[in-house]
Amino acid sequence: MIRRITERASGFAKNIPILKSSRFHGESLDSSVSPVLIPGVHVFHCQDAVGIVAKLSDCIAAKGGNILGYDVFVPENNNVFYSRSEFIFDPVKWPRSQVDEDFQTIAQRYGALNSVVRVPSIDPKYKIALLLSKQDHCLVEMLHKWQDGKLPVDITCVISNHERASNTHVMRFLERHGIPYHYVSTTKENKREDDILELVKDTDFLVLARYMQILSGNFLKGYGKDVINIHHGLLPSFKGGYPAKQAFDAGVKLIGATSHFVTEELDSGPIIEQMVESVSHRDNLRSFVQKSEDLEKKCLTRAIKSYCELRVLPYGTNKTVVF
Ligand SMILES: Nc1nc2c(c(=O)[nH]1)N[C@@H](CN(C=O)c1ccc(C(=O)N[C@@H](CCC(=O)O)C(=O)O)cc1)CN2
Repeated sequence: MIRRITERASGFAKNIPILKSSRFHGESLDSSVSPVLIPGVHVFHCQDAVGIVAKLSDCIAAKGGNILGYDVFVPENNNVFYSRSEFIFDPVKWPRSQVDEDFQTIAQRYGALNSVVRVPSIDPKYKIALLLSKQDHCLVEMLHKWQDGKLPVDITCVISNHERASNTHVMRFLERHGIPYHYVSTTKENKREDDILELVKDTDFLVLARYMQILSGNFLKGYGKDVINIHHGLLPSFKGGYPAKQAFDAGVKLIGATSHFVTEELDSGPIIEQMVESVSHRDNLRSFVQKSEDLEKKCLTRAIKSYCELRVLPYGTNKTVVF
């Protein structure tokens, strides 16, 4: 079950810069007159009905907001409605708390399963913790994207069941940015899940970046929010450990990486993002592994960005809608 994260979060709508001021044709260029318009995103998921789009767009227009993008999905033979809108609005005319209230009124009218608003320039960023084991190529990629401002998150800590020397690139980076590194040693008998839960209790979601410990159902229930994993294989093929070797031994011509929500069953949660690359008889296990690692880094950061931008919604029992 994918749990929706709370309204308080940020991310920013893809391709819409934070507008210093956006003027419509004919408006005065005097900044004391033109309102400062800021971007917002709203996602909605409810039982299908006639008039939902009209109600949602009226909600935005009635407060002077302007819709810049609108995605709708109504699957055939399945009486559900999904939408994601990107809009700009004047927070003086439409205060942030009122935005939530106005969309909540519509959500109540339609018994919505999801109705989440994000205003990236106002809302606090998502708080996330990153979990990894020995390999840190996914962590390094995420840290670099975060440093470049391409991952709209606050990294509260990094947790690993492997120790790292203080003079490594990763540890120096974390120290420079004030991100705590917690070494939580695990054994087959003791996965230290209570300690991890304590460390992550104030986060909005978790990212497993090559964390090689299977999380228990109790952990997932205890955490109660979304956990996103990256698997360096093209699920549902090659679940479990060493998927690149499994793929090599199987003689595949396509390898891939899969980012998915973590459920109690290993590598079986709803898929968020997949990336593939061709391989051939000229590849060996080493090139399979290298190509898989390159794919998984990109796949994970793309999945996290989509999630932060409210593009990922639960669909059915084990699928997602990704706008
Ligand atoms: N409940 C879940 N936990 C985890 C998932 C998941 O989908 N559901 N994904 C894994 C990541 N993973 C593949 O992507 C994976 C992790 C661990 C193993 C595995 O066989 N682990 C062994 C221990 C291996 C070791 O200690 O080096 C085990 O737990 O017995 C396979 C795949 C993260 N957790």
